[in-house]
Amino acid sequence: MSVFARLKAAALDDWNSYVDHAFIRQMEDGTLPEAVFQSYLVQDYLFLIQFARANALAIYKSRTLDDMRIAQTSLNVIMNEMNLHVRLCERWGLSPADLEAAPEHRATVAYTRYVLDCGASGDLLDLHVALAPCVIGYAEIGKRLEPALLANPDHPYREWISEYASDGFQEAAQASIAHLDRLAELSLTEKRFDGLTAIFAAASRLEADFWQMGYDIADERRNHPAGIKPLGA
Ligand SMILES: Cc1ncc(CO)c(N)n1
Repeated sequence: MSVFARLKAAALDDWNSYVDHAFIRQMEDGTLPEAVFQSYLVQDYLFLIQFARANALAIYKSRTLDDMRIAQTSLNVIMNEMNLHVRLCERWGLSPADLEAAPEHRATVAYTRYVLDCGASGDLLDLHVALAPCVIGYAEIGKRLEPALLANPDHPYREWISEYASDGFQEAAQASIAHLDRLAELSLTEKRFDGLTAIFAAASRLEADFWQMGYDIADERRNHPAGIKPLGA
């Protein structure tokens, strides 16, 4: 059993609150309100900027070139992934500069800074466990939602789903799973497993909160249209 499979089994409720969130179900059947998706996607751009930093931290925390290359590849995947956000946001009239200028929502701050702190205070295994729900979870979601594209040729979230179902993204997730096993061989003891599970569970819950944030921002904007909240706030 892979370390990832063990972590997932040990934190299954938290994991499911993330990959089986209402946001994902509504995305799958195409009923997710566009305002919710837009609010999410702007924050996700800000999230990816911080995740790029977390992968850069993984390079810094690496003692071997192999570990550095793995983190470098993840950094490239993130930089590529941001093209999706730029392309989709362009259609709403939002430039990359607009996105970068949007204020970070507290759910974005909570998740990204939590992961960065796991890396700052822990070792490379702690950091990769904190990063694991990100790539591996989105790959799982992409695969699960892919059949919905066949069922509906006009699926409103085709590009998003295709990105995460793509071979490139799936391979990145497989590489993360394999890398966790290699790191664990070197430094995972049974004593450490509970602590790693706590990190994995917390990151999974923060992912669930991230979907929820899309609804919360859209609600706030609807209820306070004249409010001072700028886009993405
Ligand atoms: C919040 C979040 N988690 C994971 C991914 C996948 O990279 C993403 N784009 N955003």
